[in-house]
Amino acid sequence: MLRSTISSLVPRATSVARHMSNAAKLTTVEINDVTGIATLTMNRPPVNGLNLELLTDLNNSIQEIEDNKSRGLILTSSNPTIFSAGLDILEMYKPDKERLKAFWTTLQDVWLALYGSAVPTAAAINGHSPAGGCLLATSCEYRVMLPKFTIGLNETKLGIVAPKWFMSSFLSVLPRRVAERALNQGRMFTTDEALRNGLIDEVANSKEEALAKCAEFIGSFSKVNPLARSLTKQQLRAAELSELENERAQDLEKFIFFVNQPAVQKGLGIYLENLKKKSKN
Ligand SMILES: CCCCCCCCCC/C=C/CC(=O)SCCNC(=O)CCNC(=O)[C@H](O)C(C)(C)COP(=O)(O)OP(=O)(O)OC[C@H]1O[C@@H](n2cnc3c(N)ncnc32)[C@H](O)[C@@H]1OP(=O)(O)O
Repeated sequence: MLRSTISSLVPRATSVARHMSNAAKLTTVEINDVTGIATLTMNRPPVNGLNLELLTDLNNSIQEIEDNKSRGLILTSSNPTIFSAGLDILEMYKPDKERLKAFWTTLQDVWLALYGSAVPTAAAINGHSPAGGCLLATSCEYRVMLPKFTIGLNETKLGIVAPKWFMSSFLSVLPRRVAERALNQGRMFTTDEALRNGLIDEVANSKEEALAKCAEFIGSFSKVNPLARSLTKQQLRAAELSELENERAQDLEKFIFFVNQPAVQKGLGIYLENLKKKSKN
């Protein structure tokens, strides 16, 4: 059934021990022989925290799927309870200057590639999806989520500010007043609330069902000319994409300045400490 399983073992050297997950690739791409749809799975235990390595692998996998001429892309997670915990806070806490730059630049690349992808995209959200996890999900065209998890942009709760392009993805899905209130509150939506508000499109009772519903969405374009479809999507998304493309350097500068503020560092430190305390109880 699987045309190919791309899951190479690429050794990686990094000088910062805390960022080393392991030497293996942190994403896999499986292409269904029959449908031609690619499933891109994030696999960085324990919580799919988006660090530089996972972002790099995501970026390469998206590129690979575009180059393969796959019929569509489904983004999901190998973790049974977490889609992605969002950005790995360790990348921003007491950061190494050069690595911080590479980290943010790669996150920009991933968003541009996923939000602007020429192929139809869907997210099978099989677990919690805060902040950066929500960014990935809302960059896709369709979302199917499993019950009793949470999704949202909770940045204000961490004392940080979601950049404009995070908001663009959110606003492409939610009505403006719902998005504005949720962003200001740092609101995390339960699966039911997400469905009621339109943040997700469907609920599924298992990962398999979620993947099937995503495939069904992608299949709904089978009678549409692929070039016409992708040019239509790209035109609709062009303004947000160009905004970041034209302001990448300033966006990076703002991020670095903001993250290095003592108050932000203090807040991130406390948030991390609380996360660790919680995980020990
Ligand atoms: C004009 C202004 C311009 C502004 C420009 C600047 C903009 C800066 C913006 C930066 C944007 C950031 C977006 C983000 O994504 S920030 C990250 C937000 N993520 C979260 O808040 C999620 C936190 N995690 C959780 O809520 C839970 O972990 C979970 C995902 C619900 C899972 O819960 P579970 O109980 O299963 O697991 P644990 O909590 O026990 O966690 C297991 C271990 O993983 C560590 N962990 C969890 N999340 C993160 C994370 N995001 N980063 C790093 N580490 C994380 C946790 O501490 C546990 O570690 P331990 O086992 O070592 O104790």
